[in-house]
Parts: sequence; C-alpha cells; structure tokens
Amino acid sequence: MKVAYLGPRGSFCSVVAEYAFPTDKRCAYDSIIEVIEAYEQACCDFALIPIENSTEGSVTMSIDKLFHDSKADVVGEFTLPISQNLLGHASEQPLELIYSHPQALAQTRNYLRAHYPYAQVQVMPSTSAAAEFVQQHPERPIAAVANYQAAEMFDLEILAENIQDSAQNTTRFWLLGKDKQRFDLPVQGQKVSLALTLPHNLPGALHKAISVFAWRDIDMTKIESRPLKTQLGQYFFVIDVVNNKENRSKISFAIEELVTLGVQVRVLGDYLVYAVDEV
Ligand SMILES: O=C(O)C(=O)C[C@]1(C(=O)O)C=C[C@@H](O)C=C1
Repeated sequence: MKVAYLGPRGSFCSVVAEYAFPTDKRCAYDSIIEVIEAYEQACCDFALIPIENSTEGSVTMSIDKLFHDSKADVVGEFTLPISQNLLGHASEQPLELIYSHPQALAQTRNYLRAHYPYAQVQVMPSTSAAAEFVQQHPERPIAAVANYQAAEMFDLEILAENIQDSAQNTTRFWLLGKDKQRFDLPVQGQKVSLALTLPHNLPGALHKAISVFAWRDIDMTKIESRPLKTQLGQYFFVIDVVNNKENRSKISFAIEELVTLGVQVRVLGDYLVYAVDEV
C-alpha cells in the first residue's frame, strides 16, 4: 500500500503518515497540489493532506484542490498538536530571513514579530522544505520554522522552541482514499463532511440549508465558504457534522432535504477522527 504526503520527511504531514502507516510505502511530494494529483493519477492508494489549523484556519489550497479538481473521498481524519520551533545554525549574526510553510509562519506570527522584528519571512512549500533549505545554506543568516524531527533530520540547532502563538495549536489532516482503514490510534469521534453549492435564486438559501441540521439536532462542527471560482460572490460551503449512533440516519434524511431544496450536495466523506501525539 502506498501513501502520498507533503514532504520532504520531517514535515508535520510526514509525522502523521509515519504514525498512521508505519509499515507501508510513504511517498513524499513537494506540494499539496502534487499530493492530490498523485492520488488522482492512481500513483498511490491514499493521500494525506493538511486541512485546518486551530490558529490559522483552513488550508485553502487543500480544500480548493479537493473540491475543484478531485473526486477523492475523505476516509479518515488525524488531529496533531503542533509545536513549532526556530531552527538554524549557531551564529552571532542577526537573522535576516525566516523560512516556512505559510501556515507555520502564521502560527508563529506574534513570536517572530516580537523577537525578530527585522527579519523577513519567506514562504516555502512545507516546514521541512524550509529546514532543508536552511541546512543547505550554512553561511547565510537564515532560519526555518519547523518541528523537532526536522531539526534532527537536517542537523539544525533549535534556536527557540515552542514558539507557536497558541498553546492549543492543532492541525487536522484528511486522508483521501477508496477504502476505510482502521488505525491503531485513539479515536476522537466520527464526522461527515459535505460540500454544498446553493441555488442562486433561493432567498435565505444558506439559512434554509443549515436548518436541515438544526431542527434534527445534528451538531455542526464547521462551516466555511470558499469561492466557486465562477464570479465574485459565488461560493461553495464546507460543512462538517458529528456522526454518531443517534445522527446516522438523520444525516441521510438531512441530505435528502438539501437535495429537495435544490442544493447540490457532495459528500466529501464519512470518517473516524484519530488523535496523533505531539512531536
Ligand atoms: O509544512 C508542513 O510541515 C506540513 O505538513 C503542512 C502544514 C499545514 O499546511 O498546515 C501542516 C501542519 C502545520 O499546521 C503547518 C504546516
């Protein structure tokens, strides 16, 4: 079995991939887009993508690519507490540039502004790609925001640890695949995720759409709009609801009601949520 993930090794995605698929073939790709494309082109059986962080919100590249260019199903979710660190080379020179994934830079924004107000930040495709880049340029006054595993892997000094602005910093990752798998990890719950496209000519369309969950007492854990990429002001909505014994049949009836309202419904997945330990 093959699982594609955002690499190189040492990324948070690779940490989750190693926990979930310790004995399977794990293939690192350079971007989230390439991970999803690898899955679409059947180069792997599963694809692991970051979807949302508690500080910075949705990983919009993942949601948009999944909605617009892929039919993949979500077959699992992993939540990982995220601890960020500043990695570099021991040097007296003040840091001029700090590299990382945009999500990691956003999660450490206050810390970096307070401690390195004169350093510029530079976006990289992943935290581990940033660490690798810093390793390759020992002569430059640069650093990366990444995890402990990346520090070890790329032989970098930890200049500052636990620099995330929120102590509860956590990221959700989705596993795309055909078959549901059971993982040897603690289960936190079960959810159904939907992507809804509302009819344009229905007044109160969003209100009507979400009321199908409200009056059935189905707990919604997320709602987010993203551009349909057609014209300004047109969106699709990603909605997550809790799936449990009481909700199971109610969710199918809610979906039927949405269709009756003229809402286009894509079931992104019905999946278990697993907890992964901090790195
Ligand atoms: O760059 C990484 O290490 C990733 O796995 C990506 C990613 C993300 O896109 O959210 C994953 C977890 C952290 O929130 C920061 C970055």
